[in-house]
Amino acid sequence: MPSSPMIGYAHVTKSFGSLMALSDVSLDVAEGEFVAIVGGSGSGKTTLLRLANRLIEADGGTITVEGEDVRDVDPVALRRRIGYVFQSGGLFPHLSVADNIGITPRLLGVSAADIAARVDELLELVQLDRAAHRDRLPEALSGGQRQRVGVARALAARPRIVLMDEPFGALDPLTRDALGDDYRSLHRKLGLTTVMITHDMTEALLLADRIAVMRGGQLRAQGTPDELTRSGDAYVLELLRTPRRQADRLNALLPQSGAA
Ligand SMILES: Nc1ncnc2c1ncn2[C@@H]1O[C@H](COP(=O)(O)OP(=O)(O)OP(=O)(O)O)[C@@H](O)[C@H]1O
Repeated sequence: MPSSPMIGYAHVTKSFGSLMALSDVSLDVAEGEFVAIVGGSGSGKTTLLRLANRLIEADGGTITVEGEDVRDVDPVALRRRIGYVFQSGGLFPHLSVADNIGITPRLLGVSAADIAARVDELLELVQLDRAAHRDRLPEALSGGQRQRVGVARALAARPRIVLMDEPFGALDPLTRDALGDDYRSLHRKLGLTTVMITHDMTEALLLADRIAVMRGGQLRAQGTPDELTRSGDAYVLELLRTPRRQADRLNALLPQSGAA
């Protein structure tokens, strides 16, 4: 018998006033999976993500996390079990890197010495030099460094699930690529279950095991890249056409000998 999903959405609906933000969405995320949610602006991606940690409450349907109905779990306890990475890092500007990373362990009553050790461990994990970054304020970091701190903070309480809302969207392409690859390695190494929002189908194809495509509050398709290509949904096929076209053009433009 298959085990219950780490995150399960069953027939979930959510409205804001007269606007139907999510309509009958069902999606399972298995333990250890990396799922990307792809879709245009306003398609319901953030709403879907935030229902899992009760930053938003559903109107209908059921959401489970690690087999428990989220309505039966205290929202604060739930949020401490689930790491969350914000688009712009979401760091507290007046707190140092170390204090930003240590904030959840501190709320959980971990001792100062253990927090300091955990901060060092996390900085190493996200590949930031400890001595150089520990005491800086977020304003003294590059966008990529801020996102690395955001990932470290999300992992501080050793969650098994990480939710990421467009985490690498605002970065230059090289930094974005490096961070995506590094996060993917962390996901595997720590045995995490990750759900990441992105506008970018190419990023989703390169990083995720499975992709869920949202449009107008509906889940249009979900599956591996191969399954998506066979979905038959015109919007999904259009989203897949762009990365394919770009890959073909790049292959034609870049001489193979330059691919060092
Ligand atoms: N708190 C709210 N009050 C009213 N409407 C909301 C609220 N949150 C979201 N919405 C609306 O619900 C719809 C879905 O929003 P959501 O943020 O989930 O989309 P999204 O796909 O994440 O978009 P983006 O990529 O622009 O962040 C949008 O039309 C949005 O305006």
